[in-house]
Amino acid sequence: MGSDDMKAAAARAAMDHVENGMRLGIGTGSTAEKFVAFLAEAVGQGLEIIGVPTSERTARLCLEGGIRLESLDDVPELDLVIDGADEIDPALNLIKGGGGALLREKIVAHAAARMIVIADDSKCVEALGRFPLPVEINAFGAEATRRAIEAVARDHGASGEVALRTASRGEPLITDGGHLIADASFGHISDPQAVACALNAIPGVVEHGLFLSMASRAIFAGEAGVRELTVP
Ligand SMILES: O=C(CO)[C@H](O)[C@H](O)COP(=O)(O)O
Repeated sequence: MGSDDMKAAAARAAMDHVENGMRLGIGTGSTAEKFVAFLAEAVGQGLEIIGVPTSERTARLCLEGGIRLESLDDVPELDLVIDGADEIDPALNLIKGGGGALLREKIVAHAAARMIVIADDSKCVEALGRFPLPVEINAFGAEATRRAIEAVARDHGASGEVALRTASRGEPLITDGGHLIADASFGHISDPQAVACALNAIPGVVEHGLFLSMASRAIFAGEAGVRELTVP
């Protein structure tokens, strides 16, 4: 089974947790997009849900699929959010933001009673940090903020650099919220809570991609099939 099939298998399994009448947060990324396709199919067959998307791209795909959307301002409490992740540790702490949508993803996840993360097996790690940690930053003073993140990373044993993310033609990537993304290569984050606190203390940091104690269930798909993990 290729990675695309695994993502689709995890997304399909997540549909078992979607119930009629739910207010549903809908994630961003290639795995979440597979979920959107299954959700659109179910809506076409009569499922009624209200969706709150975590990015403009997801919103577009949902609308194309006939999924009813509302803004989080109109539906501020959600029953469930289903989203992908870049890394998932055994306690279901996550690194997210590889798709540049971490701010809206975190706001939506925080507004949801439950978060289910869907992924192929490659996202499963013993400790977070191999995937560079995305940090959404304000454009004002971006270099100063980048250096401040670099100092945090160094204090926490980072092995690599902190780089501003660029888009396809080399210009800085701008998020849906109008911010920049700095990717911090830690290599291994031994104390995610301490890193989260240190990043939150930097004024130019809008939000970071550590989602700690937010997911209550992970659905992984791999060669051996689909397995579900809940928080220990
Ligand atoms: O956090 C995200 C977007 O900001 C994505 O969920 C994460 O990057 C995983 O993406 P994919 O499913 O394409 O591997």
